[in-house]
Amino acid sequence: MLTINSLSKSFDKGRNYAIENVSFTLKAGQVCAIVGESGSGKTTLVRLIAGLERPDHGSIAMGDKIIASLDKFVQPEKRKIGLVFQEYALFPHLTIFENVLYGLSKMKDKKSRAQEMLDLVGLSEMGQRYPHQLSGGQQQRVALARALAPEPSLLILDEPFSNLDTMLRTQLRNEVFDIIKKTGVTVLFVTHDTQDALSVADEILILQNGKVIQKDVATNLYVKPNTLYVASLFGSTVHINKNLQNAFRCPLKETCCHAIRNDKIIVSPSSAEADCEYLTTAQVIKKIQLGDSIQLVLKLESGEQLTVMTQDKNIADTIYIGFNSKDILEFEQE
Ligand SMILES: Nc1ncnc2c1ncn2[C@@H]1O[C@H](COP(=O)(O)OP(=O)(O)OP(=O)(O)O)[C@@H](O)[C@H]1O
Repeated sequence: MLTINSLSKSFDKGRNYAIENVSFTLKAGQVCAIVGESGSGKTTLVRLIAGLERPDHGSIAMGDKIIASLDKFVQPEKRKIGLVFQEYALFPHLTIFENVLYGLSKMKDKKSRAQEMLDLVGLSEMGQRYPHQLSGGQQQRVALARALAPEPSLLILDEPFSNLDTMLRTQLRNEVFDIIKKTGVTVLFVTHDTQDALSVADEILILQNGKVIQKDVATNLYVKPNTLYVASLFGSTVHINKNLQNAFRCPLKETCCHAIRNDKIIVSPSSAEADCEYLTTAQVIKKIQLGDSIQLVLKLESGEQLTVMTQDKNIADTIYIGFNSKDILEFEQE
């Protein structure tokens, strides 16, 4: 449905690339989350797709039609793409109903379509109100109704829940995606929150420094992360650097980078009880009760500090920790 091919965009004549050689495809009806830290290029990528920026290289196609390339540029309003941003961007002087109606000029029965969209987002009774008379969550649902009204082929959501407090965020996110699933529209969902991405996306695309590091289903991102960065996005992870390899006496391939999930580190009161290939002693320097579990801050003989979790309430000051080779994650050197 969407095909991105070798897409690049620089804002400073090629010295730095906000998006660099990005390629991926998206199937119709899929929800793909775009995750990455601040400045990784998420917004630039979706602005290129929406037609709010022009690419320096590469192409974007929807179906078999090129919508952006070096010699082709389809105007944003002709792309059949709906947009919902962090700021709700409703017209303050128009009622909710008029806001949704806006952009439906060419549609027959546009009033009934606008009302249908307000029904869909659960705001049937609020059509005559103005944006300032609604809560943030309600305004974002209006923005969604407005984006969905012209029946877009692709819906782009760019950090739509960032302005809301945590409780409302989760509730609204679930409501919004329930609505989206009913429509079957294809979605690109920009978020810096991995929890958001894991909760609603079919696939997750990870951007780092403008490049796609991995695009995969959630389980693969956890089990087979491409890089240490991806591994640490989806679960607490310890980098097994040279010092840790020495401490655990586990020499690993020098050309690669290695890590272990914190939850794969085995904590044991004695060496006899620890069922693991690589083992060392550790001093407990801090115990923090976190609900049912205890977080231990440990210091190894080598001076390295590690944090692990345990359920064991009777932890001595010196313990054994270890892990098994099957649980080691290996990446190409970063
Ligand atoms: N209009 C612009 N002019 C100059 N530089 C820009 C422009 N837009 C983005 N950039 C730069 O491009 C890079 C990527 O920015 P972008 O906004 O796409 O990142 P992001 O991942 O969406 O970040 P955030 O999560 O903070 O919104 C950054 O270095 C940013 O400073």
